[in-house]
Amino acid sequence: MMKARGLARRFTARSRTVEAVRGVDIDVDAGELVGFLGPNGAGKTTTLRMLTTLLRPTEGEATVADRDLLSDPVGVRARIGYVAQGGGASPESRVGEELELQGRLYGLTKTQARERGSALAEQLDLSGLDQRLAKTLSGGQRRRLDIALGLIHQPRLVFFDEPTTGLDPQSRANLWEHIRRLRAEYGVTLFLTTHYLDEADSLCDRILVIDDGRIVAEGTPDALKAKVSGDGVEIGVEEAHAAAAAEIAAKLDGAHEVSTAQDLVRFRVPQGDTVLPELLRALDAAGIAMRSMRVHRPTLDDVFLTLTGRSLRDAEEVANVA
Ligand SMILES: Nc1ncnc2c1ncn2[C@@H]1O[C@H](COP(=O)(O)OP(=O)(O)OP(=O)(O)O)[C@@H](O)[C@H]1O
Repeated sequence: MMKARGLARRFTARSRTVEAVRGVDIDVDAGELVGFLGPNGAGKTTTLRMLTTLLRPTEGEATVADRDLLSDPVGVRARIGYVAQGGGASPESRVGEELELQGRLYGLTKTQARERGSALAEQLDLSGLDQRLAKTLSGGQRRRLDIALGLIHQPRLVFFDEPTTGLDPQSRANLWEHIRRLRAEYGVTLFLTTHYLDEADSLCDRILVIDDGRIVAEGTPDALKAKVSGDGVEIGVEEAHAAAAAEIAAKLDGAHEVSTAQDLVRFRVPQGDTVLPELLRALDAAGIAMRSMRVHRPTLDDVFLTLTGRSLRDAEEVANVA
């Protein structure tokens, strides 16, 4: 359904060059739901804009919806849907009119556009909202309208840029359910960008992890998590004792990736819960009090941390501040 090789994009502004995407290979099979996960500024939107013909790559090639991206962008555009971050609905338009107009823009007859529009509205829980102005919809309804607009011409491949950013947790979960249903009902192939770990984990069949313009890992959520060996353990001690506690932790059976951050000691072990009694005894013997303790199964954030040395959450914060 989609194949990209060495796709790259460089931006030059005021004699400063940004390598936004540094050569990515992407393969997506028909019917798959693939997530493109990375922190802000990693290059997700730039890649998506290249794949949807909105931005010309500086290097590389791709076939998208089985059409050549560089020589047949019009063919690509006719076969794909793109639900952009800001959305496509104009605030002053009525929901029904907007759907019909979008359908007509894609060459549907008035009747076809209306039929398709109302089928999508029903599917996306927008029935009865035909006469409402887009600007009066809730955040979740607005996103669902954007999705309906992106699907009006029955594309085989749909791109979503951060579909749930800005929504509250309940609306996010609701939108995931809609995305799953659309896929089951229409059999569309979906490619979405996200910086939410839970979204990638729960929604996607396969994930590509991007950092600093490069794909750093790829696989099913489970396969990616299996790459991180063992449970993560984090204990809190008095800051003055952190180094000594880290030395004790490092002696535990199978302990690795031991590190300290102020009053916290972090490490990995094959089975987090079983080492705790031994750790407590050893700390006790050294006169160190354990103030807090947390054990967690590997998450996608651990995958990112293992691969890049940074947590996706920290990377996000740095990008937000920058
Ligand atoms: N038009 C542009 N001119 C100059 N630099 C750009 C331009 N567009 C993007 N960049 C830079 O390219 C890098 C990648 O940006 P991109 O928007 O693709 O990241 P992203 O992963 O989609 O992040 P976000 O989640 O914030 O959308 C960033 O450093 C960004 O500042």
